[in-house]
Amino acid sequence: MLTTGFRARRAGRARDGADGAAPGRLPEVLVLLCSVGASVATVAQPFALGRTLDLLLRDGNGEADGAAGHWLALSAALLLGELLLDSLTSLFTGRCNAVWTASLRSRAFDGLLRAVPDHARPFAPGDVGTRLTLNAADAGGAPAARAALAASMVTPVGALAALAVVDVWVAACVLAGLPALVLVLRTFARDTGASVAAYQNAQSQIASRLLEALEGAATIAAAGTGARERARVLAPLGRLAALGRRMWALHGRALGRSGVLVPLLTLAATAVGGLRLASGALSVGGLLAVCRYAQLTAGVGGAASLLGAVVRGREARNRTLALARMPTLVYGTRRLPPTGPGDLELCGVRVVRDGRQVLRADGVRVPGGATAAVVGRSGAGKSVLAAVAGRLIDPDEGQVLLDGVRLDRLTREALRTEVAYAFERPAPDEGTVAEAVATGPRQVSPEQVREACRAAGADGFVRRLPSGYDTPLPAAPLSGGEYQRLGLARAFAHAGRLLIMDDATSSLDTATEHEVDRALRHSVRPGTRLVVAHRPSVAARADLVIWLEDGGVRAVAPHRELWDTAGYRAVFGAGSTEAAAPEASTARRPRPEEARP
Ligand SMILES: Nc1ncnc2c1ncn2[C@@H]1O[C@H](COP(=O)(O)OP(=O)(O)OP(=O)(O)O)[C@@H](O)[C@H]1O
Repeated sequence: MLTTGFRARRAGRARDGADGAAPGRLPEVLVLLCSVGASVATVAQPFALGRTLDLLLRDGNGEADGAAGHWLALSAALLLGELLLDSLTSLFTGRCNAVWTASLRSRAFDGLLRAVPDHARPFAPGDVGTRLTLNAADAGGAPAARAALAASMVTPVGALAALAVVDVWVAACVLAGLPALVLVLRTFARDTGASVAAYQNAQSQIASRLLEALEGAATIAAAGTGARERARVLAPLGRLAALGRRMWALHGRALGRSGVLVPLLTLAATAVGGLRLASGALSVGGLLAVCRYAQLTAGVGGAASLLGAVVRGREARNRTLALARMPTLVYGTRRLPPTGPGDLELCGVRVVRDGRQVLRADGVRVPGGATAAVVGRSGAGKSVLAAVAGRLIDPDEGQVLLDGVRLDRLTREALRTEVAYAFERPAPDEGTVAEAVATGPRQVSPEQVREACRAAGADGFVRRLPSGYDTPLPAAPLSGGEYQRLGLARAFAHAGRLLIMDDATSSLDTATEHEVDRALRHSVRPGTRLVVAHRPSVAARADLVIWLEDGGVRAVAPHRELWDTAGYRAVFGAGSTEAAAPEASTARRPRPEEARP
């Protein structure tokens, strides 16, 4: 029963496009059918009205046979049909826009979350926000606009055909003027395309800068640089306004040109129709019909707005789906040996970014069960090494082995259950505190959640929250350090044979960090630890240190051996007195051959 309900919900979501599946052509086809139906009704009306008028005039001459009544009824039915179909078109257009927007947004969002982090890096948060909101909505409107545009061609083409049936000379006159109108539209579409792309880009820039300013609001307030920041955020506004004006000008020019051409065409058609009436080749009703048909044919110029929406939608779709098209990691089929200790080895690893080598690590080995601190100056490549070691990114060259198995050969499940990460800023969660800690690749019991929180030094403040572990995270007033400890607890609860902590204790005071370190050794699943460290005390407690310099491994050795090197001490600040005594560590030291410089 539950499964059926779930399937039904999935099917509903797929229909709505909310799960990223393309909604199919049905919504678009419905818009097209209703619009075409309305256009056909529009085209048929002048003919029916003209016929009605001629029959009524004939009836007035005493030749009544009831046919006028039928034609009058048909005219009324066509008018009502047009109104009804227009309403349905609006309804289906709204639905089509909604499902396409939801589908594009979901695809882009899923792609963003699945992407290799490095590839997502060039997209600033504000830019991502613009792509997922404004651009996705514009792109979602394109299919319905395209259908409406195709349907809008039915009226002029149908009117031209009807015109040819009623009077071929008037039709020829209108046909002669049409290329000018088509040229106006083509020019409009071409010029608008370039402006729209630049406009959407400028919107993104403003959003990105605004978000940066919000993130640094405290610094801006403290430095009193509000005015400067405001100018920086709004700098692209001038360009945005200029592009907006240009697009309005293009739109206005297209409307203006077609606004001149349409009356001229109608006038010419009426003049030719008048001559045809005078020569007896056309009836009064026929003249009424040709005037209306000439107007409808010239209505092709009115497609400029729809064409604008299609062009805008095309650019917006490219921008939105750029997020969905980012490369993702491809997983293998292998599993890890069940009882492996968590031996980690980096062989010939090289990572290149923007043509620059940002990490080179060859023959670096962390024995199973050991704790390795990764140290180095800012920008030395610590986070890159941490990302490569747990396969958040793949190296450009070389390979990383865990218990002798290449990480890129592992299944996704094997990788994510055996390698856990904790970062400086944990991912936000909407659920309760307990759910936030329990969420992950493993099934975690409430007791394990509490145990992980105790190990991370989070149990005390969590129990003081209004509803303890059941407090919704968004309603929990947590400091940066407390939030970080919850992130640690989550990593501890899901710790595999390798646990990587990248700046995950940066907001903790030294005493708490020490306690967390002790708990990590005794209360969390034993395994290999890779800890990005900035404090010498953390390096001193580790079994070995991987010292990075300018993207290369300078040495791999215990802290006490490296401390004699001035360059190593300089990493922690010259003259640092926080160099924890080597005996502070109670953990097993790696054998000399395990710590290869
Ligand atoms: N995706 C990327 N594109 C371009 N450069 C990158 C990318 N990832 C990392 N880098 C560069 O690689 C170098 C190392 O970055 P990394 O984040 O590993 O430094 P770090 O040692 O962790 O520094 P910090 O202690 O300041 O966090 C930096 O110069 C960084 O700019």
